[in-house]
Amino acid sequence: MILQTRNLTLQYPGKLLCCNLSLTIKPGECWAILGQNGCGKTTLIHALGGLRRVDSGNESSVMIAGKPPQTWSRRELARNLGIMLQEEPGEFWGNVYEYVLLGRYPHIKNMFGWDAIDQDMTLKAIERMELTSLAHRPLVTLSGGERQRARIALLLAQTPVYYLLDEPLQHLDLRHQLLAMTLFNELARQGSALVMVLHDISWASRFCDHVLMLFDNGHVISGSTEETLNQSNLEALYQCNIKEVVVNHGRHFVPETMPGV
Ligand SMILES: Nc1ncnc2c1ncn2[C@@H]1O[C@H](COP(=O)(O)OP(=O)(O)OP(=O)(O)O)[C@@H](O)[C@H]1O
Repeated sequence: MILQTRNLTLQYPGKLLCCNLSLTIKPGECWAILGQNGCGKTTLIHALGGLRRVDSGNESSVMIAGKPPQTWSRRELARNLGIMLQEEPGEFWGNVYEYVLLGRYPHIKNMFGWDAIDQDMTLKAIERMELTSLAHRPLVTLSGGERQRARIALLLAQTPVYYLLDEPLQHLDLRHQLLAMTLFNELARQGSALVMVLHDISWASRFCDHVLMLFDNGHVISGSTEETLNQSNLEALYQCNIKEVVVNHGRHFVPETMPGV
């Protein structure tokens, strides 16, 4: 199963976000989408997930396993594609366990609802995100970071092939950023594909094997992390001076100075 874009162009009146983007994202890959605020990262995540119609002429420019996401049944799509948006539409009034259990909804096999496997996978996802002691707390009482971990746990319980994640590390402290990135890396090694919007380049450098850079004028650079993540591309992308620092064979990128300030 492959997620593909073919000549994908995204724009709002007066603003071109990307032009003729052709991408192939395969199971086992972990992609970082990088770029300045407002360059179109969220819009691209929406387009990849079928939340935004993108047709060029008679052809659809986003395909999952050869079919536009809009043509999948919602249940079948939810078994294969998990999406984390930056903001959640609406509030959930149940507890953390009930919230994470929603991830199993596309997998329900019979009219009696969730079975022991669904319940077990929910508990394991809660445990993996270190939320066991909060499982019976109303979701609305959780802190920002705890709630973000519950959102990751829901996706983990959903077990899709594709994960589209818009700023999955938002609100997380350093330990839980590491927990989340380690989990994402493990999911990719088990055959899932992950596409995530990140603002911290060091996580992209360490855990993602592919990078997509969205520039302000619709120009895009994509490819292996090894080839694309370098000082000159990043300085052009973020419009500031950046230094590369190597620690324990890992490449980190530190913002140094603002040109002209
Ligand atoms: N409905 C809309 N109508 C017009 N312009 C829009 C609309 N939605 C978004 N935009 C603009 O399109 C651009 C891309 O928005 P998008 O949310 O994809 O950016 P982003 O790269 O995710 O930004 P951030 O890093 O701040 O989250 C922004 O300049 C935004 O103001």
